[in-house]
Amino acid sequence: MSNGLVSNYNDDDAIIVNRGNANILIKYGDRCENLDRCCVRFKSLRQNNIYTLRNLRYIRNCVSPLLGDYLIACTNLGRNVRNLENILGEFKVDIDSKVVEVLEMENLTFGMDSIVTVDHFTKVHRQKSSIDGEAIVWEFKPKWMIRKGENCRNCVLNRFKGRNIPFCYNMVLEHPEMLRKWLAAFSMPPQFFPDMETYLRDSDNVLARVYKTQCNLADSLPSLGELAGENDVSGSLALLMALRDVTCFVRWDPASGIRAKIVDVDMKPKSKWKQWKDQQDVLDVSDIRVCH
Ligand SMILES: O=P(O)(O)O[C@@H]1[C@@H](OP(=O)(O)O)[C@H](OP(=O)(O)O)[C@H](O)[C@H](OP(=O)(O)O)[C@H]1OP(=O)(O)O
Ligand SMILES: Nc1ncnc2c1ncn2[C@@H]1O[C@H](COP(=O)(O)OP(=O)(O)OP(=O)(O)O)[C@@H](O)[C@H]1O
Repeated sequence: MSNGLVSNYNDDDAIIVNRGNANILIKYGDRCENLDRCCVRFKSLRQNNIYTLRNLRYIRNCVSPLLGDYLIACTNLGRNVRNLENILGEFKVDIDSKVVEVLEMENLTFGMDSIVTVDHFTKVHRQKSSIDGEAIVWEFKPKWMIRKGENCRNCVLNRFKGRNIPFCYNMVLEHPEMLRKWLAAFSMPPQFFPDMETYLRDSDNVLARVYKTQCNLADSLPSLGELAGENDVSGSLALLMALRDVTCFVRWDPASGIRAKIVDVDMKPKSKWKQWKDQQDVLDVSDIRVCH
């Protein structure tokens, strides 16, 4: 799928700037407008490459039609393995291919000069040095949409996982002014909040889009507690689970306004069905209730 090897970078240039459970984000030297997303999920580079290419097809065919321009654009490139072997070595990936298939994408925190972790789901990146006034990138994981009156899966799970987070993104979408309370301790620029409140009241803001897309899919699907095997995980259910685990980036910039993108829409393996079912069973028998 890549258009040939791209090898115009030096090995020393490649630097890891971020990582998740399965992927690393790499920049090259001082060029940080774009990042390479490289899969390190498997021990074999060849296997990681196969996964990356399958995942890209999945994102283009299944996810992109639902999220449109909100989905971050990515281009497949085949990097010469010599440029990345030190980094792959750190992740104990066996070098069994000459090429590393990566997804090149825009660096959504480009130009930011500091970062605050608000809690497990929320980070604030800041650019104090901007001549037009401070710019902000608000990064968050919306997690599961719940309907009004339902027990909030996000809040209940937070209690189970020992996270003391008094807010969730269902609350923020319903009452955008909650964001002020959530971020109260972080000395945000005063204009950030009224602008975000206006943005979040717009019916097609990024958070509304994620939740609306989840809602449309969830309508016709069984509960996770009813799963009895991989065959019960339909394509739509796997897609719904992917959308329940995405990350959003909202850039607020006095010079250019508000712009939002969604990342991490990876294909969820059907083999996770047992984990999903077990978690759902635990929630179903618990007497913790959090309704907004
Ligand atoms: O089930 P959840 O809600 O605990 O979600 C898992 C996430 O937990 P968190 O949102 O942090 O509470 C979890 O995030 P963390 O590793 O806890 O940061 C993963 O995103 C996991 O997906 P995967 O196994 O990496 O594909 C996520 O698993 P999936 O359920 O999305 O497959
Ligand atoms: N385009 C981007 N620009 C800036 N930062 C990014 C970008 N894409 C991802 N990140 C950051 O890198 C982190 C890890 O990336 P990503 O979520 O793609 O990895 P992952 O292995 O799929 O994560 P997870 O453990 O959630 O499955 C993200 O949580 C986010 O903070």
